[in-house]
Amino acid sequence: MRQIEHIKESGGWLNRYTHDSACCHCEMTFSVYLPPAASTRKVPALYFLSGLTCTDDNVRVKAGAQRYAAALGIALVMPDTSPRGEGVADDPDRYDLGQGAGFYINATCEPWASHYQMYDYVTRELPALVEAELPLIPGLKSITGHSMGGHGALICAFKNPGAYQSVSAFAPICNPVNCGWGEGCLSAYLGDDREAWNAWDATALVKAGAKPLPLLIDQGTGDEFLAEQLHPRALVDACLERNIPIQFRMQEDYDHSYHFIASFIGEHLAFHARHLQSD
Ligand SMILES: N[C@@H](CCC(=O)N[C@@H](CS)C(=O)NCC(=O)O)C(=O)O
Repeated sequence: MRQIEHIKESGGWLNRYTHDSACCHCEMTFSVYLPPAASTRKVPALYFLSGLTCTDDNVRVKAGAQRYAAALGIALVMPDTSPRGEGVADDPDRYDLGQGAGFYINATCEPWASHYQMYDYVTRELPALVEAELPLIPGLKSITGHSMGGHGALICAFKNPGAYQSVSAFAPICNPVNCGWGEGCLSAYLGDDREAWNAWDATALVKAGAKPLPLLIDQGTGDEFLAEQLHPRALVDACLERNIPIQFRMQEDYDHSYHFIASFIGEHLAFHARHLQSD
């Protein structure tokens, strides 16, 4: 991998890298924040999956996570939201399909399937790469995300029991098979067989027997996408039905933006830190 930025922040280093992805068959960009502790020992990692239209850059400039990660001795791994580049399929007229909207799934339909393998990328290729090249404790990781990235965090955790110590999400898309954003991407990337979509839906995964792990979700009541796209009630009901513990908090008046994320990112970092102790 190639380092393309190296910026000192809160005593640690905010680095940006590119590499040739074997999963996505294109050059991928990601950022990693290494806390001050990483200069003397290996540290655990928290992956942050971003939402529609984002790159790795939005969270690192808008969420204010680095100062908490510095204090807690946790690295932040911030991937892009899709494969990108000239040879990569896209729908330039839509912000919610194609580049910037990979949905953290493995596409099976062309023209998407040859590059849109974001699930394998964030759960396997990227962890193997950063754990080999950076001072990270192999296998000690948790995951969080926002909106489409909250959906991504939930499915990565539910589909990989034991791989993540904890999972959290900000305004996640909880039941993508039943909302416009999800239906648009899942039908394009996976085809019309709605049964196949359930393997990529947090609510369906819980209903199908996902194993519990520490789980925190924050959702703003003033979120402009809450009614149409996010459906947290479906996930909470599924968790209640299956006796899966979930800490679900409605946060009054907060919208869908990074102002909401910035308001609670410190609590999410502290939540994950409790589950990322190495001794
Ligand atoms: N209003 C947005 C809809 C997409 C959106 O709200 N994206 C969220 C994630 S779902 C985001 O994080 N946007 C980038 C940002 O706020 O920096 C647009 O049309 O671009």
